[in-house]
Amino acid sequence: MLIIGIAGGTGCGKTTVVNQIVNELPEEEVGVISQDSYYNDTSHLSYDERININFDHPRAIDFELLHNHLIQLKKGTPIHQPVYSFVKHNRTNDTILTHPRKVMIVEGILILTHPELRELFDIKIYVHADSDERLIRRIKRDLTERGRDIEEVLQRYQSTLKPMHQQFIEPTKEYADIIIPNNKYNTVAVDIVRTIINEKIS
Ligand SMILES: Nc1ncnc2c1ncn2[C@@H]1O[C@H](COP(=O)(O)OP(=O)(O)O)[C@@H](O)[C@H]1O
Ligand SMILES: Nc1ccn([C@@H]2O[C@H](COP(=O)(O)O)[C@@H](O)[C@H]2O)c(=O)n1
Repeated sequence: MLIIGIAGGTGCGKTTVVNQIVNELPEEEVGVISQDSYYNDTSHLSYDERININFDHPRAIDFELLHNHLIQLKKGTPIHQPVYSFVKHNRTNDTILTHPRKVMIVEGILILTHPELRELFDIKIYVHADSDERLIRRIKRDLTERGRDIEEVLQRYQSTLKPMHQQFIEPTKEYADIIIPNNKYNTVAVDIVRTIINEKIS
C-alpha cells in the first residue's frame, strides 16, 4: 500500500486536488481519508460549547483513531471512517466503510504535525496558496457549504485560524517531499502525482 499525505492550510485546495487526482483513477485502486472525519467526538458538550472549540489546534483531532485506522488499512482490514458535520460541529452517528486500497490518500490541515502519522506516509505533499486567497475561498465555501455567516468566518479567522496556521500548519511545509503551488488550478502538479500513483497501481 502506498500512503500519500496531503496537507496545507484551510482553503488551499486540498480536497479539490484530491478529487482531481482520484477522478481519473480506477475507483477500486484508490481510497481517501479526510482528517476532518477525525475531529474529536464532542457529544458530551453543548452546541454553544462546541462552537468555541479551537478546530485548528492539533488537540482537536483524534489522531489516535486516525493512526489506528491507517494501521488497520495497511494490514488489509476495512475501517469505519467517522462522518463529521460542520453544521453541528460534531461527528454524526454515521460511518463510511472504507476498504484498503493500493493507494490511500490522507488529507487534512494538521496531518503533518503528528510524528507517527508522518512515519506512515510514503509521500508527503503540501498544497500552498497565499493566505488572502485561502481566506477568500474559505469565506465563499463556509457561507455556501458549511452553514456559516461572514461574522463567524472572520471571527474564527482572527481568533484561531490565522495564529494556528502560523504556529502549526505552515511549519510542516518543511516535511513535504512535494509542494504544490495552488493560487491557480495546477493541472501539471496533479498530473505528476497521478503519474506516480499510476506507476504504483499498474
Ligand atoms: N486553485 C484554485 N483556484 C480557485 N479556487 C479554488 C482552487 N482550489 C480550490 N478552490 C476552491 O476553494 C474552495 C476551498 O477548496 P478546498 O479544496 O475545499 O480546500 P481545502 O480542502 O484545502 O480546505 C472550494 O470552493 C474550491 O472550489
Ligand atoms: N466544526 C468545525 C470544524 C472545523 N472547522 C474548520 O475546518 C477547517 C479544516 O477543514 P478544511 O476542509 O478547510 O481543510 C479548519 O480550518 C477549521 O477551522 C470548522 O470551521 N468547524
